[in-house]
Amino acid sequence: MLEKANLCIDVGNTSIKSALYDPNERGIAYISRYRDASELITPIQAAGRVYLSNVGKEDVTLLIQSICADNNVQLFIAETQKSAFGLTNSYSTPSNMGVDRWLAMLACMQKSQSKTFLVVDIGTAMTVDAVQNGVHLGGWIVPGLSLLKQSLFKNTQRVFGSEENFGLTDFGKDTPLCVDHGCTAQILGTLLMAEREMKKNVKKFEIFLTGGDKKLFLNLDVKNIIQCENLVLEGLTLFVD
Ligand SMILES: Nc1ncnc2c1ncn2[C@@H]1O[C@H](COP(=O)(O)OP(=O)(O)OP(=O)(O)O)[C@@H](O)[C@H]1O
Ligand SMILES: CC(C)(CO)[C@@H](O)C(=O)NCCC(=O)O
Ligand SMILES: [K+]
Repeated sequence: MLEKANLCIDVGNTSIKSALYDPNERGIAYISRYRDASELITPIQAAGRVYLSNVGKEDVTLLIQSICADNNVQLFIAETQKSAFGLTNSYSTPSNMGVDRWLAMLACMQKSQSKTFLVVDIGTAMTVDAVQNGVHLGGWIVPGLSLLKQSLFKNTQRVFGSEENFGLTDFGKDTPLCVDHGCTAQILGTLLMAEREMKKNVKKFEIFLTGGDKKLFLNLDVKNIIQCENLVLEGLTLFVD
């Protein structure tokens, strides 16, 4: 009998990503991106089991629950835990931590030999989480690139620009370039500061980088950055049995 596929779904604040996962193959297959949860109906109908991470609207969970129920598809909804797979959370209320951060750390626990690393996820928000010997030291949450720019455009009279991003940090000579390059510098600067903060605790660590805007870091002169397509989806695969 042919096993039906495992569909992993990562619901963020801007978009939804999904991938099929076959435990007999290495890693996750091609990642699809959706704007609207209704686009999930067809892929869910074709799946045997669904594994969900949602930090976005609760409505999306409700919709996925009803699609799964209508089609007799089993659904697993991931939640942030106090500890799992050798990782210990630092939050006194673990459920307050976005499950995307937790899953990304769990994925890195599998990849890191020393279990000592930074994980940086750059999407709508940018998150940084520090782990030493499997213990979460804590993290940061800051606005992502698009939110940084929008907050400037919204709260000033004379600052303007576009959503377009060039991934550069040289000094700008007009308003849009001052905004774009400056906000890029703020994002890259967050990683540099995180590295500095981590070095107060540990000498050697990996930096795992994920999220839709990870290419911003392409030209950053930081060693041991490991780019990962989607650590949240990878973390979900740990729950596939
Ligand atoms: N194919 C794509 N379509 C849309 N945006 C993309 C694409 N590839 C990369 N991006 C970038 O990804 C960013 C969003 O990142 P991501 O998908 O990680 O965010 P998200 O859906 O809000 O997830 P999260 O809430 O987990 O951060 C956008 O700002 C955009 O620049
Ligand atoms: C910070 C985001 C938005 C990043 O996707 C998500 O992880 C989230 O909603 N977190 C809740 C707050 C927290 O993690 O402490
Ligand atoms: K994110």
